[in-house]
Amino acid sequence: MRRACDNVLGLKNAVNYHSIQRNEAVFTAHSLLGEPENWRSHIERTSSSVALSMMYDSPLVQSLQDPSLLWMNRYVEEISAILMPGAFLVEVLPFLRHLPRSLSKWRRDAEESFEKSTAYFEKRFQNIKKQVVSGQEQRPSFCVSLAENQENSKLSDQECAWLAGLLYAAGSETTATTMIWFIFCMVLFPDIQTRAQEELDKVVGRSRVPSFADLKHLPYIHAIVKEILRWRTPHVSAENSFDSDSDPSTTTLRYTGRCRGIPTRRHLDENGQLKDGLLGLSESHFTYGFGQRICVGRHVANNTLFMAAATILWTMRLEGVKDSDGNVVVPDVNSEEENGVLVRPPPFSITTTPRFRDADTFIKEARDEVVEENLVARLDARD
Ligand code: HEM
Repeated sequence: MRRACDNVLGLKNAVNYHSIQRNEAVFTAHSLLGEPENWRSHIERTSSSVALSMMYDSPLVQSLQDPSLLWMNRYVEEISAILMPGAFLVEVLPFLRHLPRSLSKWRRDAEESFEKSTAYFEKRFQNIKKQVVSGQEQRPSFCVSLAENQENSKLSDQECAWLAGLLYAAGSETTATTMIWFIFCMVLFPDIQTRAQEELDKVVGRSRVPSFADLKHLPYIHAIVKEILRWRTPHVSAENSFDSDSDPSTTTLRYTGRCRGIPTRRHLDENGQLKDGLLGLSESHFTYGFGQRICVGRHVANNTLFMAAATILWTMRLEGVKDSDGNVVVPDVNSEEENGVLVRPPPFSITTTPRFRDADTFIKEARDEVVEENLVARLDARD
């Protein structure tokens, strides 16, 4: 399964998802500019919709209330709750696993949830596989690649179906959380935002929205995304200790990417500016894990984050709301709250203003094109 993911989401194939990521970035920037009060929902919609499109080539989903997102996100919530260490008594008292099924509610619930999810994921995978087998031309998606390579990978239909479902879960919340930290950081550090916008003016100009071709010329925006991943790793920072007396069969060991991050000092010069270390191409953090278990989705995640950051910063100035004295309210630098196994900033409000004359017109036109393209894709999907 790991090999199948590495192949489809690797550096070379990550370009297959560029147009999805670019369209989502445009749609998000337009939504943030028009409705800053709902900024978190817009970010959550984006990462869910990107993940769904990458898995199943679904057209961009315009609302978090869309039934397909509601279903997938309910399933992600269930998985997140199950993943929390200590969620079930049987983890602490392993002998409970020998009780008959009739006395094990946790087992019955798990089986029921497995059956429900399997039916849903298999239906989605089978729809795509049928089209692949019939020789119908397909746009790239994770399921298309799985179906095309099923003979080599030797994965069953059920394994393929679950793999796509699990990738959605692995990629949607993590990406949304990082994007939320991005907004937090831009509000908190206006000077960094200004410098990124100066870079955008120099490289992209003000008469078109950023494209993937620009990204290698935007080292400062790369550096911002990397630093956010390092500084505000989305994972829970577990601080539990364990010792040699701990029972290995019942101890859950989680590492936190954050404690393995490189200290900020090394990345800032005496003026507080980012040093070259972060401007290079290497990851510079351990937020995607390491070794054989390193995140297979890191290339597509980086692309989604870079594109969204560049497009949002190109379009608008992000600020905290003003208090009654006219001072901008910024969130507390140390604030964070747990959300399942991830850590997010607590709620805060933002304002967004077009960064220059016509920025709102440009982003609206780009967004209208995306919506039109989407409509055609939806009609195609129905045929
Ligand atoms: C900012 C976004 C993301 C972060 C911070 C992140 C972080 C991580 C981390 C730390 C691991 C390693 C866990 C371990 O050591 O067991 C991991 C694994 C994984 N990630 Fe991500 N991830 C992100 C986005 C994605 C995306 C977009 C996808 C899929 C499209 C994805 C798919 C996976 C998968 C399948 C694994 C399991 C790999 C294995 O065990 O072989 N991730 N991720």
